[in-house]
Amino acid sequence: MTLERTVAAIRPADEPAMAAARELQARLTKPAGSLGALEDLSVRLAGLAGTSPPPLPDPAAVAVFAGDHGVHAQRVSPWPQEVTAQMVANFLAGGAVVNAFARQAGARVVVVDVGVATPVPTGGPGLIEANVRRGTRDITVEAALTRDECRAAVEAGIRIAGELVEAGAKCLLTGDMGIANTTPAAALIAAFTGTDPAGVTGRGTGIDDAMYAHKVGVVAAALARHTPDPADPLGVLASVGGLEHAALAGFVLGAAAHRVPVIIDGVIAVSGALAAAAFAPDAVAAMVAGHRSAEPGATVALAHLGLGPLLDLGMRLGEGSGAVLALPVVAAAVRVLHEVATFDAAGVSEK
Ligand SMILES: Cc1cc2ncn([C@H]3O[C@H](COP(=O)(O)O)[C@@H](O)[C@H]3O)c2cc1C
Ligand SMILES: O=C(O)c1cccnc1
Repeated sequence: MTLERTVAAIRPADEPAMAAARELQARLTKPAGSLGALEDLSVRLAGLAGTSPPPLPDPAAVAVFAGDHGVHAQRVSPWPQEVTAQMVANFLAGGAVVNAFARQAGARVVVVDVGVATPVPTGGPGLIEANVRRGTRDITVEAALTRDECRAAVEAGIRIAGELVEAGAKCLLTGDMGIANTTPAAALIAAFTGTDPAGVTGRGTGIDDAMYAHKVGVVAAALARHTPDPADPLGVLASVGGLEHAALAGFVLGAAAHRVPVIIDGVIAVSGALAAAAFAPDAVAAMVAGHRSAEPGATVALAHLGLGPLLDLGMRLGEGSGAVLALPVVAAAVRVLHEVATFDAAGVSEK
């Protein structure tokens, strides 16, 4: 599906289904409101599905979008660029944190090469080849991507969401891998929320004070060079974003068009989610904030989207790790509506 057709397919949450879920929550054998954020989540998911109770988020699939970054040349990450491709191999071998968490939570992992610069293992199970170009251009010098390249990455994300839903997924989860990708994530969050670079730039994989100060300057320089217009999300992604950020935006839009929930991971994912919301404000109805990444930009972006994170564990990894950890919480929130007895049925007295 094209970007335009996908955006056109995204509809607001279904109010009658939300009302039905709220009314059911009130009749279940527990004090009203006692499940806190899980009650709100169950109502939102009913609104997304257009039915109460909404389907259980099972099976679930996490797509790890991998890409490289020209801005890596500006020394914004201590890690060599080839770690992106090496981690792709690690994901495919099942040896990364996201794989361990996915086995724990019962989610399938697919890995998408949307823009890795160095060779990745080909042909293995679980790898989706969608390489638009071998890494972006340096955003401090020129636009990361042409609009056509950017659209191709967004539409790859849309297509992969569609394929996973077609294969039966009832819940999608975002993952990312790309050395230096917290830099374009910060630039995207600054552009979409109008926040100063210093308020959205974090320490990524763990950088010292000198590299951090330099990184804030790099984000500021990219924004000053391109002056991205938040009303033109494709232009924002193309000028200061990245291939995995663009693909994640498309993945979120694809989930929303299919009315399937998408659990958002950390700062990379939420920067893509901001782009998705700029394309289609109603896409927010499909988003579940898995966790609050320790990266400051994640908190700024979640507030802009009006989403509260389910978990807050001080994590700052990416890969989809925080989204996968939140999956059992999402499943539990929905299971309540399916399985908890009403006061009437259980013969429990009301207050
Ligand atoms: C071994 C390793 C595994 C990772 N898994 C996720 N990331 C995370 O760190 C990178 C972003 O941080 P920065 O912008 O500071 O480079 C991304 O690849 C992200 O997914 C990793 C990073 C490393 C080094
Ligand atoms: O929040 C994230 O996704 C994140 C944070 C640090 C490094 N990589 C990813």
